[in-house]
Amino acid sequence: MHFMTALKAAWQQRNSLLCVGLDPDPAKFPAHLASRPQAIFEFCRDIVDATADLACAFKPQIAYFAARRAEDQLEALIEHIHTHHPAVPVILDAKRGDIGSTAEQYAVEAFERFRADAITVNPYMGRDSVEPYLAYGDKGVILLCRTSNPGGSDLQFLDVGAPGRQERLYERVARLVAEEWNASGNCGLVVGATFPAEIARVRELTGEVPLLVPGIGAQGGDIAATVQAGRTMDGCGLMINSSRAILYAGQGEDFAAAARRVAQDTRDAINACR
Ligand SMILES: O=c1ccn([C@@H]2O[C@H](COP(=O)(O)O)[C@@H](O)[C@H]2O)c(=O)[nH]1
Repeated sequence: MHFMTALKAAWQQRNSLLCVGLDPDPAKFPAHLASRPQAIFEFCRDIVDATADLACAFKPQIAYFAARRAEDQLEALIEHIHTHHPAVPVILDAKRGDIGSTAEQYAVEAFERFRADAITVNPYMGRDSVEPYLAYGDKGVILLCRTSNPGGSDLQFLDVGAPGRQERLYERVARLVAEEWNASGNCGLVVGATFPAEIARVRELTGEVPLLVPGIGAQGGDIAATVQAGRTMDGCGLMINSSRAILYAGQGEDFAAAARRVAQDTRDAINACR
């Protein structure tokens, strides 16, 4: 199924704009999991099973798996999601960016090895570096636009407009994606919840393009401001990500139930503003 079809169905059927981020850090795991050889998989699986009915997407961040030589556990996790929660699309947060020939390999890794439904990509090497992902027309390609970190302004806020016509770099990315790169309707953009004014500007520039919005929860972004700035006319258009605030809500054997409570509160807080 096309990523956008799956995402729209998940928004509707689950009545949720919440993306549950999967950033497994063993140092923060409950004690009973610590010595288990598949702890990363088991931790994420329990979070996934506890929150799947509340989520419009799951977003595993590949660095947390690769850092611990746990790519096999990432493969198993995505397989688990597809088998047990097939209505929830998986966004592989890899932020890839390289020349076309290398990007082809990254695309195979994301879509064929890991079987992700979508991937995050860094657009700053230009169109040819993004084309290998776009060639998978049914997969989502979610491009960094205005990231949630403070240093995002160093480059993304530079004025790259013609003389007398200010255009920030993130605005150029949003416009390029909406007007030129999204021919198959499979593009999205990353815009941080920590910058609601820029979410509104990206929404203005891109019409209905879905926005992946990290930065609520641990990074302190404002949910109401995010939703008001980024929702589309039908009250959708957003995948609002929270990772640490959900994953580490509890430290005991009931960690998944604690994660569910925070996920539910977050989903409800988002819905209250739609
Ligand atoms: O601009 C960006 C792009 C990606 N991220 C990723 O989202 C999560 C956020 O985790 P929290 O624990 O909810 O802060 C993490 O995987 C980042 O790599 C981002 O934060 N900002």
